[in-house]
Amino acid sequence: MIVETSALGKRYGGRAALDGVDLSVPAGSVYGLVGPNGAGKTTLLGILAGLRRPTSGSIRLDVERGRVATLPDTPQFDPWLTGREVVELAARLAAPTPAGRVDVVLAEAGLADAAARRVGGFSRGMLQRLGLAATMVGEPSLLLLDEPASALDPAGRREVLDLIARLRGRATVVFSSHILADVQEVCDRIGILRDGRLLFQGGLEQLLVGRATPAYRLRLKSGTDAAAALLRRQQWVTSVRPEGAGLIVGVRTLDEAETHLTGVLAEAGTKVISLGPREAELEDVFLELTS
Ligand SMILES: Nc1ncnc2c1ncn2[C@@H]1O[C@H](COP(=O)(O)OP(=O)(O)OP(=O)(O)O)[C@@H](O)[C@H]1O
Repeated sequence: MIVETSALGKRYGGRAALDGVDLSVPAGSVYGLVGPNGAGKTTLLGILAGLRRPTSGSIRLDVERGRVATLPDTPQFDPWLTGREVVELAARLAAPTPAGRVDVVLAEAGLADAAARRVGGFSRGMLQRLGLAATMVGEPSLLLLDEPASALDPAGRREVLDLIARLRGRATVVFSSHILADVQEVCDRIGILRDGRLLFQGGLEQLLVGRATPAYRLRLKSGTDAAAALLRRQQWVTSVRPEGAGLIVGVRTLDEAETHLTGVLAEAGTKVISLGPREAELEDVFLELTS
């Protein structure tokens, strides 16, 4: 483990922001720290970065402090600097960096063409990617990224997530998000934080084991009511609920659904646009754990 905390606690005045957190981050992993606003993500990352002191418990980092880089949730840069100057400054503060490294990270962050522009005119997505470039330039072993994608539009999020995914194997990344889909996409391991407590930590599959019930998502053109009525009479169907013009059908096993579902839909005279196993159980489990 490159990061391990034991019974970590943090109080602000009388209020616990972190309570008994045992975090463990394997070296080389992309770890997603997910939880609603106020769960304690910023506090935890701040403690790992050495920017805040825990009230109790301990941290063990299996990496030199100088090889840890942090990106705050809203990186601020002097607006008159160019993109390149921001990354050059970061490079100067980091360990000695090889010649050309600044250009490499600017290109990786998709900012090669914008490097000579002043950052005052950068979009939010560009600023976030610039922050990542500045964080990556010293080739840190551990990157701590606070909500790097949360404030961005879908295209901006995509770019930042791709960038994080490309760091896999080159560095360990811990990033926080309140958007489950983001961590689901790029993380090997996730930690779910709520009210300062780590409710779950492990792989995504482990999160689903024993919690999620298999289900099918049907997108239908017509005949939804007839399909719902007929499906509710099937022994292998555990639940049927509408979703837009379609249905979410809980099933005893995916195997039974694969065998019988299309037959039932045909019998009901339903027009089908698409159907397939639903992957949103994760969202349900997450909501169940965090609300
Ligand atoms: N400096 C501080 N002083 C007092 N209370 C604080 C301070 N920083 C955080 N808190 C409180 O600690 C709790 C955890 O906050 P934190 O910012 O760590 O959560 P978060 O999960 O990062 O939330 P968000 O997603 O909204 O940034 C919150 O209740 C917050 O109000």
